[in-house]
Amino acid sequence: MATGRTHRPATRSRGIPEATVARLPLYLRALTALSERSVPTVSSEELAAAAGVNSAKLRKDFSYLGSYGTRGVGYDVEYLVYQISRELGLTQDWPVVIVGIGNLGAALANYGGFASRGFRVAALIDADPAMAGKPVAGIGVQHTDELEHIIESNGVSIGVIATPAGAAQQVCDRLVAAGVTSILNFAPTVLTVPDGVDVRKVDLSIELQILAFHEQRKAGEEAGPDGGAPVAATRAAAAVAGEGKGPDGDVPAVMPA
Ligand SMILES: NC(=O)c1ccc[n+]([C@@H]2O[C@H](COP(=O)([O-])OP(=O)(O)OC[C@H]3O[C@@H](n4cnc5c(N)ncnc54)[C@H](O)[C@@H]3O)[C@@H](O)[C@H]2O)c1
Repeated sequence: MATGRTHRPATRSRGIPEATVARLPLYLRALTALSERSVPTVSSEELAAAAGVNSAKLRKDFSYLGSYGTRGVGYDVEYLVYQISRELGLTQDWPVVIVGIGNLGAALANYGGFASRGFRVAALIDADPAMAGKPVAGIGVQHTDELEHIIESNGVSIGVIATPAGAAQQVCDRLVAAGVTSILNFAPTVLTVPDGVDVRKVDLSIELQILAFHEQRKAGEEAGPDGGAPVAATRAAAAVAGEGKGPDGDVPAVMPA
């Protein structure tokens, strides 16, 4: 048994580094916005700025996809959307189950962004018998007794856990035993999973704690080292050093478990 994905390899199949894979959704989000505005082509600099990534890194990332753009023209937006979607496995439909339909689970079920990105909410599962049959986001909640049957009959490989922390490991074990191989965990606990199962953890309170750290540091800069150092100079130095909201400052809220 392995805890989380600490043993994760640095590269995936076809030699695309994990760091590149982690940036592909950022490019896709920026490209989708361009596509919606019917922008036909984009330069690496424009796209890098829109994605919050350094342009040399972007070109290197795209070279792994075999996409080099055309000199003086840039990248074809629609083709790149297709290429990245295909690389991320988004050109196929992914049925997803959400387990734990409380405040968070219901909010996730109601989030329209999953379907538009190829993730179909196939079922909502909760342990509370009083919830069974109740519609949430137009889908009837099913009892956990049905979990294995739901996973198998829908061919579900991705499960979302939004239960209290104390129930998350047991839910995870049942999902995995039923055939789920990827888990998005919102419960504030570290899950133990067998090799071959990917876990991603979302913890907004950790993100807030990181922001609190930066706020504290900014407050320290305002005061200056001796209580009155020039703030602009300190900020400029930080910018040159690539700190703060630099090209890669947009750290996703999802992190390996
Ligand atoms: N990651 C984040 O940023 C974030 C943000 C908010 C909440 N959370 C976490 O998400 C979880 C849910 O929060 P909430 O506010 O929706 O709680 P909630 O109490 O409103 O909902 C929890 C639901 O889980 C169900 N449940 C309990 N045990 C279960 C089991 N064994 N199998 C299936 N369902 C079960 C309950 O019946 C309930 O409907 C908590 O662990 C919370 O800490 C995380």
